[in-house]
Amino acid sequence: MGQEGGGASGRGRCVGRPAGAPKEDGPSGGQFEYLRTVAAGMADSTEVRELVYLVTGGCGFLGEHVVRMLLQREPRLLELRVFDLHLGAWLEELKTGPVQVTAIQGDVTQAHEVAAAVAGAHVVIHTAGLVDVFGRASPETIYEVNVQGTKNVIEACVQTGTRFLVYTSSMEVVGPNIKGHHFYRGNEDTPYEAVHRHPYPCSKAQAERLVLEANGRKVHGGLPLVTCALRPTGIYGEGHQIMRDFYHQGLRLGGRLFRTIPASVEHGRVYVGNVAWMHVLVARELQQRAALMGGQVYFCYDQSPYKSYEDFNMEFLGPCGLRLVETRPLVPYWLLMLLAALNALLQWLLRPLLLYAPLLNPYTLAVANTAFTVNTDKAQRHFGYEPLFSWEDSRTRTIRWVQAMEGSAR
Ligand SMILES: NC(=O)c1ccc[n+]([C@@H]2O[C@H](COP(=O)([O-])OP(=O)(O)OC[C@H]3O[C@@H](n4cnc5c(N)ncnc54)[C@H](O)[C@@H]3O)[C@@H](O)[C@H]2O)c1
Ligand SMILES: CC(C)CCC[C@@H](C)[C@H]1CC[C@H]2[C@@H]3[C@H](O)C=C4C[C@@H](O)CC[C@]4(C)[C@H]3CC[C@]12C
Repeated sequence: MGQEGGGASGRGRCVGRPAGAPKEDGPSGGQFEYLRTVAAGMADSTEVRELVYLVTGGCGFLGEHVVRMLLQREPRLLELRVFDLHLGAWLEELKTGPVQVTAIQGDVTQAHEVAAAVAGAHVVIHTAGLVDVFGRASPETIYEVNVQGTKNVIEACVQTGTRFLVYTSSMEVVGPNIKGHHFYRGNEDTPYEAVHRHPYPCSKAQAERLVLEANGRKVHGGLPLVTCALRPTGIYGEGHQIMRDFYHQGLRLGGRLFRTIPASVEHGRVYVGNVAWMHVLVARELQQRAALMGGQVYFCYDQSPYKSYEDFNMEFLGPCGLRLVETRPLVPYWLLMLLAALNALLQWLLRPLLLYAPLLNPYTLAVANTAFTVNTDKAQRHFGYEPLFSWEDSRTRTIRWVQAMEGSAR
């Protein structure tokens, strides 16, 4: 497929900042069909424990699932290093198993801390990031963590001889773009004008490009670095903070949520367990099929249905006692835009006094109101990925988690 206009293959750009990424044409030609069956997920249990993995951001929403999934489904794991700015108390319970779990409190913006954590690791899964589309952090801080932090991880791999690096990118490196173009069930090669202005997608796009460009660099010892990037759409599941926020908002509003986005605007969503599973699988298979997978990007996908952001949330919040009022948006779109602009103005005016960071701002409105869904099988073709959790499982697990939250509406 063509790569015109930047394309979902990653040749996006930020306004005023260059970006880019290779297309699906690795040394093996990109036509390779994956033949070995890995669908069951578990590698041979007789395998020797010899590998050291490092997960940056291992205590975040996704990171915790990656850590737990590695412990369950990577039998070659000897040591798992969990690196995060804020360590979770739950790590303690993992320390009694057969794998040595090493908790490292550290900051990805500090090159020496990253190098110390990376030294001796076979594989790095770099999922740490500052996920902020609400204006909580300054653009400088977002770049520092997401771009400089990623540079530090790459340099640490090169200096210490770590050969395999998996980067958690985002659908947002592609879109929705600043023009509000819809991306309707596209794949990694679908042409799309990936132009951004907001610091979060710009920083993710720059970081992704750095990771992909680092593929093939010689690491300490002379062997080549092998990298790839995973691009989740909107992740949901146990631990999802924004779902928690919507749930509590619904409770405050007497068990109701009000539709703001037309039901026809599809938004891509993927279950956290499947995203974690993709990380585990990609990290494992990258070691076997470097020529095919090195320098590649993969959207994260599963069988979650195509729905609007709000209708999708209701799949979980509905069974927990909330209802979505109105079949059409209650507030006209022009008024929402006005409110979003007002919120942005208030944020700016109040900044010296307090942090005002509501969910609605011009950027979040544009993302929610622009269709962005993926339909691809690239991960299946390249490394045999099949979702570990069906849609029914993903839904049930997420509902149980919402129900377990204090003050359930049931
Ligand atoms: N949540 C989503 O819908 C989504 C979608 C696509 C991609 N992503 C990407 O997935 C990754 C994880 O996102 P998440 O939703 O789990 O976010 P999260 O905020 O829950 O997790 C990020 C983790 O990174 C850690 N971190 C932040 N700054 C750090 C620093 N300077 N040094 C070390 N650790 C630091 C945080 O403490 C946190 O534990 C991010 O890279 C994000 O861009 C998330
Ligand atoms: C009209 C508003 C009130 C609706 C508010 C919803 C808004 C907060 C949601 C809608 C879409 C969400 C983003 C989307 O799922 C994908 C990602 C990519 C990921 O890398 C980081 C999170 C992010 C930006 C979601 C943030 C919350 C958004 C904007």
